[in-house]
Amino acid sequence: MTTFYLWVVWDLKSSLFSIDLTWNVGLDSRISHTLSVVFITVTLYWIDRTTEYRNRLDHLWQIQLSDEQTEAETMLRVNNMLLENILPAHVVQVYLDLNRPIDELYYEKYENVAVMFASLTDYKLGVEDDSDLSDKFVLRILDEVISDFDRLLLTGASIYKVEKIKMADWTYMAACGLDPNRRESMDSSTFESSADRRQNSPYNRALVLTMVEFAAAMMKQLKNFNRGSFQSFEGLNLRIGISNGEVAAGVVGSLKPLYDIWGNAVNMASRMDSTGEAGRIQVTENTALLLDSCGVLTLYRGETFVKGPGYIKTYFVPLDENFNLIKKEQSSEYYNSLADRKRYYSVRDDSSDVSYETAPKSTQFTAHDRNYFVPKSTYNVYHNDRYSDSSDDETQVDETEVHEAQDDDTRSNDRSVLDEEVFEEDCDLSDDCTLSTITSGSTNSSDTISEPIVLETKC
Ligand SMILES: Nc1ncnc2c1ncn2[C@@H]1O[C@H](COP(=O)(O)OP(=O)(O)OP(=O)(O)O)[C@@H](O)[C@H]1O
Repeated sequence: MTTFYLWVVWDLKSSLFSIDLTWNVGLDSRISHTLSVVFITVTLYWIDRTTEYRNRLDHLWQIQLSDEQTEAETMLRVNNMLLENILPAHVVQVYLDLNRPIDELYYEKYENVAVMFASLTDYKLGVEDDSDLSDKFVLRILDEVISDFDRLLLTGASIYKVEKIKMADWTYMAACGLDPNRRESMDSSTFESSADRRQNSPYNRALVLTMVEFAAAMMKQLKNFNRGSFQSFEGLNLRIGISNGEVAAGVVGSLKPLYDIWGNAVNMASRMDSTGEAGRIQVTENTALLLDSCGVLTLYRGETFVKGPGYIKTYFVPLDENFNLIKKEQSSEYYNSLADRKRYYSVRDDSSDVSYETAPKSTQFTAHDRNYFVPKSTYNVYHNDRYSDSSDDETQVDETEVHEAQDDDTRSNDRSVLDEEVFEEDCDLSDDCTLSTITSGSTNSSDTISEPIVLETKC
């Protein structure tokens, strides 16, 4: 193009460039014009090359930047994931806040939290002579079981999250209600006093129910594990204790932070576990009363000695053969279905004239005509190849076996054992007296537990 233009300037239109004396002093105008054109061309070319170079550089920087951004996001996600594994999600957000002073203490106080201690029992895992192998074996079993329990934390339909606190030895500690943003819904019409409202609120009932549901799901999960396990160890069992009440929570340690909870509810949950029975969920009276308000059957165990407060009333939360909670009105059917019903303590259903006892209505709470209940576990119990040989038909719990094993448990501090022995002696339980007492209040067998009810709308 430039060459053509110069050809025009020098050959075709040379006369046009011969008369200008002003601009081209001492220089042939064609030469000066040519120089101008060449200069402009070179300048434009240089600008073009520079722009292209810059564009290319920008493009490369953008690629590099997006790679670095992706890497940073991945690292952030990994960091969050690691942090969330050791701290609850809402605490992680506090710790990720860069403006937060490093040495600031993190502390929370809750009016009501449901706390669970679940201890693995009956483990006879020392199958190897070599202690190293044995240790590895124990670790593998523990890892598999605890991983299965951890998976349960991610399932469940309740809006209230169950938070794993820690593993201590063979005990799994979890809590429900550790949410600083929680808001209690007030349906004050059903409560006589503000104390009642605080204790027996829908929110508190939902927390306790979620925790007990989680405990039941753990038991089901462990049963699946035991059945699917081809290892040469005798099946594991779970002994679960649950309580609820005021709890303080906080993070201890800055380099290796640990979120932990303290308070009477925690101590009592631990005691409910340590004084409980393998294969059963033991709860304190206040927890039993909340469950009772939800329409869940609880069984009065008796007065159990607990270090500190002394003898206190404790309750078992029975489960059906599919590890679901049992409705209060289904109690008769439940007892009829038990192979060794004589082991269970006296039960009274308020809605009938039967002389057995569920968690008694305490003066502390107002009786409700409504029943709040989540009948079927919403926890997604994990099945994998290990459990592929499992079938629901095999899931029938051999209650007799379980309780025979439990008979061997040392429960020297439990006065109810004495009560039970007296009960058995008096009643000589092949006798039908208990059976007739129980069945006199039997409910319609077609009234089975069926549809899952969404927790937050019911409680
Ligand atoms: N945050 C926690 N983590 C683990 N266990 C806890 C926690 N808080 C309390 N416990 C357990 O609850 C139980 C009851 O605690 P409490 O303070 O009533 O008794 P204690 O006299 O310290 O107990 P003990 O001497 O029997 O261990 C204890 O065994 C304790 O280990």
